[in-house]
Amino acid sequence: MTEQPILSIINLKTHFYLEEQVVKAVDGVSLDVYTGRITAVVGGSGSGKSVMSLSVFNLIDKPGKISGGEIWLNGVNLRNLSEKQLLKIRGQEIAMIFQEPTSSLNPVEKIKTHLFEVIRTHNKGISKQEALSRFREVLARVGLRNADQILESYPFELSGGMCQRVMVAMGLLARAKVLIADEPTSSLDLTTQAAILEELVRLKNEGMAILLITHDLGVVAQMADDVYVMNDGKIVDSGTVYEVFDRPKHEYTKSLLKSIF
Ligand SMILES: Nc1ncnc2c1ncn2[C@@H]1O[C@H](COP(=O)(O)OP(=O)(O)OP(=O)(O)O)[C@@H](O)[C@H]1O
Repeated sequence: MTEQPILSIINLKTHFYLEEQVVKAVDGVSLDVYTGRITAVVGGSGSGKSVMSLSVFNLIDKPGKISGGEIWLNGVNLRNLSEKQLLKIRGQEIAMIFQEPTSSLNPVEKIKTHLFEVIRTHNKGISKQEALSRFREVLARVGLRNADQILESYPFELSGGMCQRVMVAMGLLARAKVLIADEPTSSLDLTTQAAILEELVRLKNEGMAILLITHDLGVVAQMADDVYVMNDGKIVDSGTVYEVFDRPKHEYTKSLLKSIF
């Protein structure tokens, strides 16, 4: 590929310094994410996928620490930024959706407050009426048609799937270039899973770069362009989805593939 990746992780190390041992949850991971492509990171439970995605946002708490590596977004090494600068990038340039959608939203704020926060960081002078009409537009785009009712709801009043859609809508409002989706469908029923995955493909076709974290090879086969297989904190296989599925190099990938075919 001649194009430059929009997000590039180089030799990332995130370790947990426990009293009795050091857990090398992410141990020298490098990967590239391109605009208009879905890049999947697949691996079993405990392979380090979530710690890796949280590291991009510097959301690692003690006893964990990012102990090495670079995270380049659009030519800027996020590891050199202050917490304040990073906060601006989170949700603005990179949107995120997590496993537990309800817990990703602030439980004491209505959905409209979440959306106002996003739009005001981008568009300080926007009037309330203009903002509300943008909210209706993005909520409709993610399949939430009863916008007025949703805007007045608290996260706990919505289903998991609706909260995931709200998170995607927040990314759209922010005009994020990269979306990191960590097991975005694992807590959802099958119909909602399919709808969210469809939405991710639509966003990719509109030019977003998507990093999809999943343990589900079926989902990878269905929608990823590029795949990284993670095991024990390391990338053990990578390539386009065709390369990895047709010619798995590592025993771990072969065993993962055997488990679904
Ligand atoms: N706060 C923590 N303290 C100590 N070890 C941790 C902590 N958080 C994660 N780990 C360890 O880091 C490793 C990677 O965990 P991670 O949650 O990234 O796995 P995962 O691939 O996302 O798995 P899953 O799909 O089950 O979420 C695991 O061995 C886990 O025990």
